Amino acid sequence: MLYRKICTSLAKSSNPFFFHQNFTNPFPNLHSNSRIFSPLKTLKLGSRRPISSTRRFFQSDSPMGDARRPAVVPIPPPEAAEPAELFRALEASLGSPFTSEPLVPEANPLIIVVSGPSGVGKDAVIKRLREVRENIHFVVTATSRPMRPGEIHGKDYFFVSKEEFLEMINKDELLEYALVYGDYKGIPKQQIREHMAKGSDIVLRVDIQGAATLRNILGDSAVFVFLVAESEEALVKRLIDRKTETKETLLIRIATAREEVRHVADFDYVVVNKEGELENAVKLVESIIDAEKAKVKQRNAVI
Ligand SMILES: Nc1ncnc2c1ncn2[C@@H]1O[C@H](COP(=O)(O)OP(=O)(O)OP(=O)(O)O)[C@@H](O)[C@H]1O
Repeated sequence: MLYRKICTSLAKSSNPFFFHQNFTNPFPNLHSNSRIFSPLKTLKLGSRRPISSTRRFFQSDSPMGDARRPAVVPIPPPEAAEPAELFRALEASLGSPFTSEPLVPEANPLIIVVSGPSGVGKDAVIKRLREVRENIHFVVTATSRPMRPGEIHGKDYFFVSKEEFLEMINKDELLEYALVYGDYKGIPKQQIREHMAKGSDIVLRVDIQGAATLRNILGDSAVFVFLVAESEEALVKRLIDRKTETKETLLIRIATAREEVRHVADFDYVVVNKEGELENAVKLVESIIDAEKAKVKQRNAVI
């Protein structure tokens, strides 16, 4: 099919090479059902931007007239020719230089929403992902909750007062916000815009409520990952071992977690963060990002 297209194209432009008596089919092994060409067919149908170099490559109706027509260039036999000589002969015969432009455009920056019940390991997974992955920005959430020991302002969260938080809401500076266990948490828009403009992927860490709100705002333009522990027992142990909760907040978090697991169906992916296997969970999140970047139909988030 493609071979026929090339021939038609060359014939249309009255390419003398096409009628040359020494003409050798430059693609002798290619037939209409050739698998080699299936990616091109897919790309024609897909939603990535058109491929300029490919289009130019096959363009035949030049407005330039005879001056642009390729000269008759004999193609040397591939088994005997110098690669550079063969390369140049193929270029000359097809009438335009082979460009080193990428055949497909860069993947769009991705927004990855990581959520899951309290204590499942969202912070732990994100902290590790930050260490192993480049070109990715972890949005620092603003919160009105007090700082925990070891936490750093501007790195773990932007710790602000309730009054400051309410002002951010009034100025429409937050993509999403919520009152969680008596404290405000919200995602600053500006940070996302700046880093997406630089081509970075964005990771948002939110609770289940936040993920539902973000799904309403972003729809399918972002990818939603649900983190779970392997069992309720493992989750409770993790929360107890963290030693950050009072008996009251422990009870609330565990009771809420029971409800939250039911929301898994609203997500795109689920990742099990097994006890002692944090590394595997991080690898799986990385694979999800890689697969999303390789999609022909890209997500396209606009904040
Ligand atoms: N795979 C794992 N194996 C063992 N411990 C883990 C694992 N993942 C996380 N943890 C530990 O479990 C505790 C809870 O994890 P983390 O604070 O990351 O959860 P979280 O989902 O961010 O919680 P919250 O929503 O309450 O902030 C932490 O002490 C963390 O070090």
